[in-house]
Amino acid sequence: MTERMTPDLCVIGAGSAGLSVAAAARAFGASVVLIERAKMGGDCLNSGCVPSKALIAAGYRAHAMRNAQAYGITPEEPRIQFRKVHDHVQKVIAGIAPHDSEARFRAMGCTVLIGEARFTDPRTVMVGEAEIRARRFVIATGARPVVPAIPGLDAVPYFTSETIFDNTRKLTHLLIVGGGPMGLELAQAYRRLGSEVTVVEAGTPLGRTDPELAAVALNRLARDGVAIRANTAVERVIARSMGIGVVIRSENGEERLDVSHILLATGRKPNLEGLDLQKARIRTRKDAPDRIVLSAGLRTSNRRVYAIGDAAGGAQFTHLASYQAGLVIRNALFGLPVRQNPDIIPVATYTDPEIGQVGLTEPEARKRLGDRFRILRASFGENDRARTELETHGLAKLITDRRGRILGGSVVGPGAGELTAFFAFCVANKLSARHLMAFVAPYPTLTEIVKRLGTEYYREAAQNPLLQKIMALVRRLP
Ligand SMILES: Cc1cc2nc3c(=O)[nH]c(=O)nc-3n(C[C@H](O)[C@H](O)[C@H](O)COP(=O)(O)OP(=O)(O)OC[C@H]3O[C@@H](n4cnc5c(N)ncnc54)[C@H](O)[C@@H]3O)c2cc1C
Ligand SMILES: NC(=O)c1ccc[n+]([C@@H]2O[C@H](COP(=O)([O-])OP(=O)(O)OC[C@H]3O[C@@H](n4cnc5c(N)ncnc54)[C@H](O)[C@@H]3O)[C@@H](O)[C@H]2O)c1
Repeated sequence: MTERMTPDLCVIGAGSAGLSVAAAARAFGASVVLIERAKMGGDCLNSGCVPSKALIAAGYRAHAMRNAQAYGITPEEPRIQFRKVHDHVQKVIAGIAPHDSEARFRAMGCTVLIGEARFTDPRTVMVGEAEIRARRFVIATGARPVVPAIPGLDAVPYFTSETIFDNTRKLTHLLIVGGGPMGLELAQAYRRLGSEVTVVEAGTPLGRTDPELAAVALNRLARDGVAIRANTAVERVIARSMGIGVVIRSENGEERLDVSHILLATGRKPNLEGLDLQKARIRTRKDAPDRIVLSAGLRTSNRRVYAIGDAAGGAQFTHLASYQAGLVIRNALFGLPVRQNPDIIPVATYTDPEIGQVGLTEPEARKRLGDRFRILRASFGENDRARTELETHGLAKLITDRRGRILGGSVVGPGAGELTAFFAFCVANKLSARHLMAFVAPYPTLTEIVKRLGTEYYREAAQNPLLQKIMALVRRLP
């Protein structure tokens, strides 16, 4: 028998995006139906951020054992028990899972339905026998791995982000197709855990990163022994009784690789199939049918329906999903006008060294502002904490307008992700370089690099003729 529900909000998908909306809506007392077809917690918890960072942590420990010499400790080749590495990753997931669980969301007062949601008309979603006519709907269905059309790929086994964290064995030679954040984070982790790793990237590795910063991380990956083939296509894959043959092509011609396993890290596309969007009069883009047409306030062409997170078709980050959830809550529950501001969304890539960016990067500033901006730079080579850790490779860059307002911050080096949070705070609050001199950083911390950027700003300002005149006047005072 059909069960009818009429909540304030119906959220489709219980990943980072859906869970954030549902929890916030319940905190304000709105009634919520939350629908999930697979695992609560979605990609981030089960096959994205959490397992990848846990694997990176294991790789880091192995790397530290091999490279202890400089600290006066006899280095040792670690014995990698890959099943136990797998267990560590799964334990971390299991430890966080209760936070995203059905039980927790039911206890909050959400009605949680397990099943596949689809629209039947502009106001109605069905899940099995349940019919939900909500005041507002949120599509938070995430994305799934893109499988490129490589001849022969369908005849060999391959990993994607959805399966790689189930692996319990050391992989002899892992070919990673795609040199974006996923490909390179996992390349370094697998290399440090004892695999030979080759990354084949069709364009530029870390192509969305300021090249000056990317080069620092890519050099380290190369030093770790990750082979990165840029501007190279995978032409075809050949199934063999032992291993997999791979034909790649670059400007140097064709080459053959013998690998044991393949991981696809070639991007992710929104999960929209099966939602019956046309029945809800939700339009998708003509040039990109897997992209929903969205307003700056994340509304679809059906004003009752929003789309957020990876399903929204823009950048794919958990913190972006949470930010978008906040915007939807303000608009859907309080009727406030909202507009996404991409300039305040940070990006961090967890290679070693990490890379972080927020707001304008140097290449973007050149494109948008010509020469109407300033770059302040500081190197980790001048940071005492980085020196004590022997982690001096890296730099931070701050982009300001001519009056010192901070428009962007980029950093590669130890703790870059954490430092990017600091820059994100500055950009979101429209702070200027003078604010960097108005706080005291504990010594010795990596954050002191921020003070160094502030000093840079004033070093140039100190040459200002007016300031020099004032100093001359003050000198004459008794
Ligand atoms: C390897 C990897 C590492 C990553 N690392 C980071 C990182 O370090 N930092 C970061 O910010 N981001 C990272 N990301 C990206 C991040 O995981 C995603 O941006 C984030 O999880 C998106 O959340 P979401 O809620 O939009 O989608 P998801 O988490 O995918 O959730 C969508 C949910 O909707 C469900 N669903 C889909 N269709 C339906 C339907 N019709 N009915 C019911 N349920 C449905 C799905 O089962 C899923 O559970 C990483 C991604 C990968 C792959
Ligand atoms: N630290 C983080 O925040 C983090 C980490 C991992 C993943 N993610 C997110 O998850 C999503 C997926 O990550 P990703 O790295 O797979 O996606 P991506 O789109 O960032 O990178 C994919 C890369 O694969 C390359 N590529 C595509 N097809 C190819 C082919 N046939 N042969 C060779 N190269 C090919 C592209 O040129 C690109 O560089 C991204 O949106 C990313 O933002 C985030």
